[in-house]
Amino acid sequence: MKAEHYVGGVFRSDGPAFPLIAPADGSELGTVPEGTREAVDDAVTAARAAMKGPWGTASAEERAAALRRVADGVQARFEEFVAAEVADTGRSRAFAETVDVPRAVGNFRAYADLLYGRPERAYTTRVPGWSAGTGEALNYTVRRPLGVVAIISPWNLPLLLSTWKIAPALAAGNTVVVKPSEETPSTATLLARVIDDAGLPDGVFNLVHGHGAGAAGEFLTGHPGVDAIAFTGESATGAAIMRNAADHVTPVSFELGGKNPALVFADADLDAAVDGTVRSSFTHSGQICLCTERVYVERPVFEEFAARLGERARALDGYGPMISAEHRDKVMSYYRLAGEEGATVVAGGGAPAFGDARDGGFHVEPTVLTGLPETARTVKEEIFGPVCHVAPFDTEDEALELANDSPYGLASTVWTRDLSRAHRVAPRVETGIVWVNCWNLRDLRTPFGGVKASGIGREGGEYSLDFFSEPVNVCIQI
Ligand SMILES: NC(=O)c1ccc[n+]([C@@H]2O[C@H](COP(=O)([O-])OP(=O)(O)OC[C@H]3O[C@@H](n4cnc5c(N)ncnc54)[C@H](O)[C@@H]3O)[C@@H](O)[C@H]2O)c1
Ligand SMILES: N/C(=C\C=C\C=O)C(=O)O
Repeated sequence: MKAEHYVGGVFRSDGPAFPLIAPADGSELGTVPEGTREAVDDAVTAARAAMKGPWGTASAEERAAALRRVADGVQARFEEFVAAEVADTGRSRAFAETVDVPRAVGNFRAYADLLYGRPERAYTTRVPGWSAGTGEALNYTVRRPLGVVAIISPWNLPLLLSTWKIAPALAAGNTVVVKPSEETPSTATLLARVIDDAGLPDGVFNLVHGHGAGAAGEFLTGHPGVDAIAFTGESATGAAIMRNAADHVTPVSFELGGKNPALVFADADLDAAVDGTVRSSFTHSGQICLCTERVYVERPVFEEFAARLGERARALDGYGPMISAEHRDKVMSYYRLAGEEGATVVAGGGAPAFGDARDGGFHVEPTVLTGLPETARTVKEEIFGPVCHVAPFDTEDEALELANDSPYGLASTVWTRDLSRAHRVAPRVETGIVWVNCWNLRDLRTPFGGVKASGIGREGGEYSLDFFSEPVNVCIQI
């Protein structure tokens, strides 16, 4: 897979090339062009020009039809997208086939459907005495696209998360410059080919590869020609982007880090809670922002739950690697830190020795810890690997206090059979998303996003279309 930029409808590879490494076995997959400041400037210029072209005056139906052509194009190259995502991330084919690529198709289709026949919001007003003028007025609100949107996406769900922003940004009538993670450039390049074949006007979709700080990512977010930034990544990166964009007062939509809690009450279906927490802690080896890293269990079932979770973690096989040697080393440093902070290791805590090619990759063991104080760094800091810490609680209020004592607030799970408790507790968990007796069940129309250091704004359905457009009130004196 050859990663290429795509600027103004032209594929190009200018810029020093850097190697693309396979997380599964450490082999070199190919090279990636490092986007220069000039390439970024060319992309923003092409995107601005496209806003002045046919795309800038396209109807909602025409934009919806374009999104459907892209969805069909991804579907038609399904296997290529699966192979590219598996190669770049080291994840299982099953995950790419059932999550990554279907969600990319779904993202484009969801926003095409949302656009169709979308009513503009209108109000009629009897002008009250305190307004200038008299008589009646008709007020209606139209939505105008923001213009050129910078989209920066992470390596953990490369295609899913980039299209989660690309689709609504285009649906709302914007043009985009996308900078995917330097770790996972392949599906973004494939998407450019699909969009090129789908006949979107040149400059509507632009792709520039490269690193972030001091490189393509930073050139893009500090570019004066960018009208909005939609970013997904670490909270610290979000802060850096905010600083870089501050001089231009660029609006931002941020999906950032997390340290997601699970609350398991004694009345829960324990089989379901264990199964659900195995999924929420170890899916994609914990490299999903929604993954659980803190589990709080009501004391009567704490010992049983921790033992069963540890047993399941030990039994996991076929799990994927960390995205890079650097990230593997980061996760392993937290495994060591947990020991230094006094953790009891119920399962895992090290790196596996498979005795095959995987030993050249970046695997770590699925890990379950107990016994740490809430002040431990292992309990407070995002690790972003297959690891969770399990601790007991005695009352509902204590459970909420433990769950909410975090600088993050992205997602949480609550396991209980008590309907009243579910409705009482869920709204009090300080996260943007609360799943009850489930995890990562997604309706793309719902608000998705985090509070505190986990993000700014919400994406999903109308929430995305609202961020990617400006409401304009038109008031006509009758
Ligand atoms: N909330 C969510 O929906 C969500 C989803 C996925 C991942 N994440 C978070 O993302 C992180 C893992 O992803 P990551 O390691 O790729 O994150 P990261 O912040 O290191 O990088 C994300 C993207 O930002 C770019 N970037 C880095 N520094 C930049 C800068 N100074 N200016 C502009 N761009 C810059 C990178 O090149 C990459 O494309 C975790 O913290 C995870 O929680 C959050
Ligand atoms: N944004 C979404 C998932 C984010 C996962 C984070 O790693 C989604 O499901 O829409």
